[in-house]
Amino acid sequence: MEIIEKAPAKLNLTLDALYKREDGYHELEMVMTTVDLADHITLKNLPEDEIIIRTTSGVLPLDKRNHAFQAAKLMKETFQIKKGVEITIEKKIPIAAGLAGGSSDAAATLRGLNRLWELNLSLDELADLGAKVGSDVPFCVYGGTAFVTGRGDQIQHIGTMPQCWVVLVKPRVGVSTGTVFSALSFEELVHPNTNEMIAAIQNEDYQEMIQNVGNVLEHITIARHPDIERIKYKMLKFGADAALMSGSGPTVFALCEKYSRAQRVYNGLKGFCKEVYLVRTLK
Ligand SMILES: C[C@@](CO)(OP(=O)(O)O)[C@H](O)COP(=O)(O)OP(=O)(O)OC[C@H]1O[C@@H](n2ccc(N)nc2=O)[C@H](O)[C@@H]1O
Ligand SMILES: Nc1ncnc2c1ncn2[C@@H]1O[C@H](COP(=O)(O)OP(=O)(O)O)[C@@H](O)[C@H]1O
Repeated sequence: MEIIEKAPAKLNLTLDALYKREDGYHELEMVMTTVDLADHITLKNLPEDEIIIRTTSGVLPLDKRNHAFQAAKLMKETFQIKKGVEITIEKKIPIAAGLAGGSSDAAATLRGLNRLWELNLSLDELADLGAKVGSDVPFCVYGGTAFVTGRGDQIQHIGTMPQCWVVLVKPRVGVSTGTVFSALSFEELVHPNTNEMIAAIQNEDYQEMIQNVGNVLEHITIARHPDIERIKYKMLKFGADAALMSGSGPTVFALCEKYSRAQRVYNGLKGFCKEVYLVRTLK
């Protein structure tokens, strides 16, 4: 038997940090949503007790450093599964980009193994397991649009965000999430209005939504990679309704209600950056 799971990328419509916790993580408030740029995870049982990772990406680790490997190992250990599994990752989401590609692969592996091994676990149970792999995994287990708190492990679903087009631009730089968080200073923070964002989504108010995007990590990554600021400027100049960095970066996304605008932003940015994607939000 073969199981295929879609692993979509996430965007942070808002990302706020409240304080640094005693465990070293930051207490966050985020509004997150999934978009239709996705990896595909194929799972197959193996007779031997082993986890084999295959991937279309030339740069991903194939061992225990891979988040999908970690998810499979956790499932095997927790439920004492003696079978092995082959995990094939068809990689479409840019890596180390602020789009949670690795976390989404881990989440898809948890959902897929739940089916393959007939464990009958709920999404809530899979999300609890996912938190052991990474902060973004619980949200990725559910997908959709959610208000996410804690270190990323508390998820409240907030309905469907107003549908729109999304242009993603991934500059050619890698960003370490831990390094970005360690440069965060609470004195200088301009907090996004998370409540307004949640209300905008619940009221399906696109205009309110685009006015309330915000990310407290953006200025930190921009200070190291000024191209992010240039990309945002170009997106707005080409007609985007809003432009923001996702997560710890460096990917920048533009929101556009009209497809024609999104195409203009896409074409305008294509000349400036190699990795540009035109996608939709997911229901
Ligand atoms: C910033 C966010 C926002 O969605 O996304 P990305 O930029 O990674 O996509 C996430 O919180 C990232 O989640 P994830 O990438 O799973 O983080 P983890 O592996 O758990 O943590 C990596 C490092 O980030 C820091 N970290 C992460 C989450 C958090 N709430 N506080 C933190 O301080 C810690 O230094 C930690 O060692
Ligand atoms: N399946 C995976 N897909 C992507 N990255 C992975 C995966 N497994 C491990 N990683 C590692 O996780 C790190 C973060 O990658 P990723 O999840 O794509 O980015 P981000 O946390 O910025 O959203 C990278 O250094 C990458 O090598």
